[in-house]
Amino acid sequence: MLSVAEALRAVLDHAAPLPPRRVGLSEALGCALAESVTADRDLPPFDKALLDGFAVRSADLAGPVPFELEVIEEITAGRVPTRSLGPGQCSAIMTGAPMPDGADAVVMVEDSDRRGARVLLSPRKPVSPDAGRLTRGREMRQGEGLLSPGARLDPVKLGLLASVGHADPLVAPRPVVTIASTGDELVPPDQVPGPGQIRNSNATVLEGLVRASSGLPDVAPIAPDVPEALRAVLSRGLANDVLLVTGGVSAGKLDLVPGTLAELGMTAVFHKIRLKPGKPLLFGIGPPRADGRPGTLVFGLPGNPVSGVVGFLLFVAPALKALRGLGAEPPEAIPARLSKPFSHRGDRPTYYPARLLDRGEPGGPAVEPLDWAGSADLRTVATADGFASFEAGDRDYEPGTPVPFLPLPRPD
Ligand SMILES: Nc1nc2c(c(=O)[nH]1)N[C@H]1C(S)=C(S)[C@@H](COP(=O)(O)OP(=O)(O)OC[C@H]3O[C@@H](n4cnc5c(N)ncnc54)[C@H](O)[C@@H]3O)O[C@H]1N2
Ligand code: MOO
Repeated sequence: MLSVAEALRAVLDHAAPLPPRRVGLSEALGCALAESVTADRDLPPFDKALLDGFAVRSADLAGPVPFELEVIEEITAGRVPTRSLGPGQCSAIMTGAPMPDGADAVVMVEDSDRRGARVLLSPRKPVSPDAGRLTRGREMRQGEGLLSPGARLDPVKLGLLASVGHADPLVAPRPVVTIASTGDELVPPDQVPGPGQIRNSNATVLEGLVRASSGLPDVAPIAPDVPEALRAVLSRGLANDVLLVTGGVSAGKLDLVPGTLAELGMTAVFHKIRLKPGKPLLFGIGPPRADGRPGTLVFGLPGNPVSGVVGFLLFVAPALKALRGLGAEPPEAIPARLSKPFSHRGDRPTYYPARLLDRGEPGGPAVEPLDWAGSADLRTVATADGFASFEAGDRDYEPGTPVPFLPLPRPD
């Protein structure tokens, strides 16, 4: 059986960034840019007023205040000035409007007293050239490099793209992730389970985790333990970038998932990891897709709800990040220390639901392992902040012992 680190390496070896694609700006938030972007023009494209007021020749404003000038034009944003300023002249101007020829500064309207075609200006301090104006190209010059491949598109960078007319950036797209739940015992959350049945909670958990990883979830209908139904749902997933199947991967009589995936052309990379919870996790690569995209990353997550969560955090989340061109790295664990004694028994490294008690302590936050009933107990995990990890082997831990902590995503 592989260790967690070996299994993660195998997953990341197969998780190359998705082929880049052009998307609209509203779809590109959080994506990695896959091209260089340059300025299509000078910005601002003209010397522009930064104040509502009067565009002046600063040389006219020497000596005692007030300065009386002739107002020759009114220039609003979006209009183009038609007259140049001569000595003793000014133009009324609004913020964002192009400065008229001859003007080199703006005096704010609050410092003025308009008298019909004339104005008295009483600036509070000497008016130097450039006061109240932004010169052409001050923000960027045409052809100047703005963003490089790999830049993560946050709201401000998207605004920058908008301002240079780059409305369909080439990005590593969000992976489409099919979530397939299997098992005769499952009914949807809005139904009352019959004898022997339970509600499908895994699909909801996984859908949220996919969204928290910026993937696009495609939730398939529950597949009963019938080969044809399972085949239909798994085929649907093999058309997408990632397929998460929950349930049916261990040794039970109706654990049909690995065989059906193999029939559909998936190549298994590993099945079973030294890990608790989540031992029977299956990982494989689907057949090449019709449009030339690489084969689907297939994760057969164990049906037990907490096994699916841990499998997602340890393997699926890093894979989604790698597909999005954001680096192939292990999930980030927080160094923490135990708040109380803890006994670990077992031959598999264990991820144990735990709560963070404080966050700012030297040596890392204190973590409290919870009273947990094992991989079927999702309720306890709902009160956890994440998972404290313990090595394989029987050991009694003292309070204060350092333990890595794997956080659950907390959407804002
Ligand atoms: N003989 C063995 N038995 C088991 C082994 C083993 O190695 N040998 N491994 C155990 C471990 S560890 C796990 S974890 C489970 C995983 O089993 P499967 O992936 O085959 O999952 P199922 O048997 O289908 O379901 C397990 C459990 O989870 C419930 N479940 C399934 N799907 C959902 C869902 N969508 N929402 C909520 N709950 C779900 C299901 O009803 C079962 O209770 O196998 C052990 N057995
Ligand atoms: O490894 Mo299983 O996931 O303990 O329940």
